[in-house]
Amino acid sequence: FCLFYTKNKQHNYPPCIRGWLPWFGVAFQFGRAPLDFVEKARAKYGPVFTVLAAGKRLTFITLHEDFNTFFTSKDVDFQQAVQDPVRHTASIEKDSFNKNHHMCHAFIKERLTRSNLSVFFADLCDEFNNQLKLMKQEGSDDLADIVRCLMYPAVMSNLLGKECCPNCQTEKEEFKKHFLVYDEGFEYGTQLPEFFLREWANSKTWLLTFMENIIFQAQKNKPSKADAKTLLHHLMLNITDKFVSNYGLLMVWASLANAIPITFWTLGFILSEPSVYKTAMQEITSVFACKDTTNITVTESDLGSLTYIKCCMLESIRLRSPGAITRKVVQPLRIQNYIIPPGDLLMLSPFWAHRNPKLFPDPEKFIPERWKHSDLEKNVFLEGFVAFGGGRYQCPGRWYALMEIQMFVSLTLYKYEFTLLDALPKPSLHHLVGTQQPEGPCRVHYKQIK
Ligand code: HEM
Repeated sequence: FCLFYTKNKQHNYPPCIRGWLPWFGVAFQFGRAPLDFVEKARAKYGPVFTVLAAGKRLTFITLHEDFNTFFTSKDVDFQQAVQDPVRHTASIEKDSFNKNHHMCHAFIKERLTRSNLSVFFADLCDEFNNQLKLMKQEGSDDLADIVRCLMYPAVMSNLLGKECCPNCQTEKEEFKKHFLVYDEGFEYGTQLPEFFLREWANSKTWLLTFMENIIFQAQKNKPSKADAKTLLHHLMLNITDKFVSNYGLLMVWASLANAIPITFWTLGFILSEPSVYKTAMQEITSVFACKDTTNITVTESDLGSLTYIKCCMLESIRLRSPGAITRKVVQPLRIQNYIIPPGDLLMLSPFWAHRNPKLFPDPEKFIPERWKHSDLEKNVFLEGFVAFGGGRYQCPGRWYALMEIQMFVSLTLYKYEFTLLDALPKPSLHHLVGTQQPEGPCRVHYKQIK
């Protein structure tokens, strides 16, 4: 790890890792394993440093004390940081995005706020029960794939409406195939022209057509009552330009891409430690005692009692958080003793922030008990936990995400007994965008509990 870098004393900019190639910078080394690169750069160049990659200046801040500036400073901007990636990945023009983004964020936040979750609760529980009924009584499969097959249709139906989710087996498989390609290539899609990403571009087109069709269906079945409207109906009410299905695609991506890998990790971490699995099962069986295994009605109070499962979920989120979140610097910004120039993309890595041993002792270890020190009832997270971002544009789906993951994990463990056939894979360090994907397969054997 020896890359050419410069110190610009005159302006007191942070050290800049620029490599030998003008413009291209260290794009190759950085792109190969960006999370690894960031941590090595921090160890070598200090807490604030700039990476020059493919014409972009990415300035990373790594000290907890600077995070508040990242989230709240008027000198940084969320929309300007994401408008190019949004244009590349969902073909939404800048003008449309600048006009609609704030309002989109606001209505998703309003629909998915904690006090409104009861609207989704019973239906989501039914959806999970119905999907779990389709699972064989006994078998072996990849755990990540099991989670996707059960959760994609359930969550889409719950958020977008019953007629809108992939229905028959072939459509479900098609959707899953294209969504996986789209999600896997999302980060490259934000930067490279589609010409270089043929398969990814095909899947994006398939998904956009799929969204156009479900919007057409939803238009025919518009309910009159406000509380019967799905997130998709609200999207259609709010977006009046030609990009409505493009926004729909982004909304679907945001709602599946982070929460579903975290559900996999939560199950994986629980199953990989016998004492954790035992404690989790004791809690689940005591809360669901006497409930029929085929159709369990989970209540909000049940989720409130499943505190150990909640701790396991939060600990999984901590360990597998998004690689980086970003803001564009719009005015010179002081961080530590440096000035970050306008135009830089300011980067914060939740993944590495959650490995700060001062805030999270023994940071690499899965320790659900550390969450007992947070006020779980009030959903106050531990200090330094930034998995959902922060400030004005913090993740608007976070309360829904916590509800769906906790509900799914509890129901699945209550209905099926699992044995890991592979060791739990490491996270792949290839992505900065979104929560971490497993590096390899993780097969499990499952058997229905009578
Ligand atoms: C564990 C699961 C999840 C994690 C870790 C997560 C994390 C994040 C993060 C870090 C951001 C960017 C925030 C920032 O830059 O400050 C974000 C944005 C967003 N998330 Fe989530 N998210 C999760 C689940 C969900 C779910 C389930 C939904 C929807 C149902 C959702 C909807 C969104 C949307 C729409 C945005 C974009 C907001 C905007 O453009 O203003 N997320 N999420």
